[in-house]
Amino acid sequence: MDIKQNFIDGKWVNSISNKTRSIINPFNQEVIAQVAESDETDAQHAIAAARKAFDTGDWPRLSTAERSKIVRTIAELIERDKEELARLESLDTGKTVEESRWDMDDIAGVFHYYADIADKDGGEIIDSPIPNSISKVVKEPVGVCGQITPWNYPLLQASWKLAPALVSGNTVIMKPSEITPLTTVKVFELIEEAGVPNGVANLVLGAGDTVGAELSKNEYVDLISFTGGIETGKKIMQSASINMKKIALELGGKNPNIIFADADLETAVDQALNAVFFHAGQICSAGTRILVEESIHDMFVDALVKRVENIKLGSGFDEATQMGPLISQEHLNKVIDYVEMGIEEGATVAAGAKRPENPELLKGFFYLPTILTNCTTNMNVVQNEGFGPVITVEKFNTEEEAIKFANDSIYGLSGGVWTKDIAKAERCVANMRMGTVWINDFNIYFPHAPWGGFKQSGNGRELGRLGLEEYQETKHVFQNLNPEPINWF
Ligand SMILES: NC(=O)c1ccc[n+]([C@@H]2O[C@H](COP(=O)([O-])OP(=O)(O)OC[C@H]3O[C@@H](n4cnc5c(N)ncnc54)[C@H](O)[C@@H]3O)[C@@H](O)[C@H]2O)c1
Ligand SMILES: C[N+](C)(C)CC=O
Repeated sequence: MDIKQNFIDGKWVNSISNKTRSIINPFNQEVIAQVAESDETDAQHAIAAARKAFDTGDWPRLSTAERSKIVRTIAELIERDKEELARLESLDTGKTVEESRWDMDDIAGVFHYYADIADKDGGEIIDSPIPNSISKVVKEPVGVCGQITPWNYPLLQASWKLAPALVSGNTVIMKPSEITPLTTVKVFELIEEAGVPNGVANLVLGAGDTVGAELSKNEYVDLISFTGGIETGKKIMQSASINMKKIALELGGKNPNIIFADADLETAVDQALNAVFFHAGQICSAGTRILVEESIHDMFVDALVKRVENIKLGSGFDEATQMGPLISQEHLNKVIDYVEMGIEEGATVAAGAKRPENPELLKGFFYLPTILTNCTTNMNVVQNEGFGPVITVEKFNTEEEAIKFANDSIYGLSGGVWTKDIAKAERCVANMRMGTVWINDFNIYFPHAPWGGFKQSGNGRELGRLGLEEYQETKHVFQNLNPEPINWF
């Protein structure tokens, strides 16, 4: 089996230690690849290459239009290789190939979007209060960017970082999750094919506490962009303070989905399932916290349970499959413990709460779609992110109560409101402390709109114009057109 290597300074190389890691298919635990297992020294080599490319190379000095052309080529190459990338993503993550195909369309769309918008903002002329002067604001790249991604949407999260960073003239070191690096490796082949100069885009494969920690603390890195869990985010924030790196953190969520009695209930039930069970609930913005108006609670739960029992689990490569496995044994154990905790706290199992018995699924890390009722806001199972196919259901009686419960969380990533009363929906939205709120929908994201969290769900934004600005410094340039001595001293 070939070893998937690091890409440093335009060359594919083994880790210096020559160590490798096996990548496991979560559907059957088979080894699907061997990848380089790098450490701090490999990261330092990549940082040195990125530093040199930024400080002395052409990339930051090209016109934005020239960089946009190359970024657009990356988008086109992703479109060309969409099917290969989608199948690789499913092999690595266990998600259905159909979901992976949607991801690949989104990913190509992100590269297209940033290629399209990057040269549309050439800065700003300020109306200077000082006579005979010119005052202007220009945007420049930040410098060397460390980028760290999670295992659940490996290439999608990488694209949200790579496309804006590259188009605005930065150089990067990408560290994908050590569990699911395969599509990121493939996209670095496409980055090479597109003609990105040596040292501009570097890839280092390895663990978080070695490669990731080095990127976070190294003084030659100017910005760190991280997507992952809160506890890791806190460590990165601390390390980044060493040289006052800019930081962008996209962290977890326990996202409320508020269902009022006057909602279109057939659609609300259907979408509440989509909001959670895509990718087995391993989505930062999964609507795993259902808040339902008491008058429709029993009917709503019954409708959910009936649908949940029919969800077809299986291989992501089987067209009939609706939900794949969890990512790893370690993560499966966490989800099992999370549900046990909920039951011990007094939640009632309305569906699932165990592994499937189908012998064909026993080798995979499967867990049944689960619904826990009789939950209350103070329970750990409601407050903590489970990151699995598990819904907790709470009741509310008034609009005020719904908002109060929804906001009672350390998280603030996303939420949804279902009602036909648009004034009520807007009142809720205005009071919900989350980076994204959907009205009569859930889990919608696209390149044009910003994505990010309030509270402990993170800081900074990805996607949209704000996602580009994360990778730009702002410089004020003042020019005196009539310099004369002041004669103060
Ligand atoms: N807000 C978002 O947009 C978003 C999107 C996807 C996932 N997430 C969150 O990601 C989490 C799941 O992903 P995960 O389990 O891969 O998260 P994680 O925090 O364990 O790991 C994320 C990445 O950080 C690296 N890492 C681990 N320790 C590190 C350290 N000390 N220093 C630097 N890097 C380190 C890992 O190797 C991995 O590449 C969930 O909480 C989920 O909500 C958030
Ligand atoms: C940001 N998103 C929704 C694509 C993936 C979160 O895990």
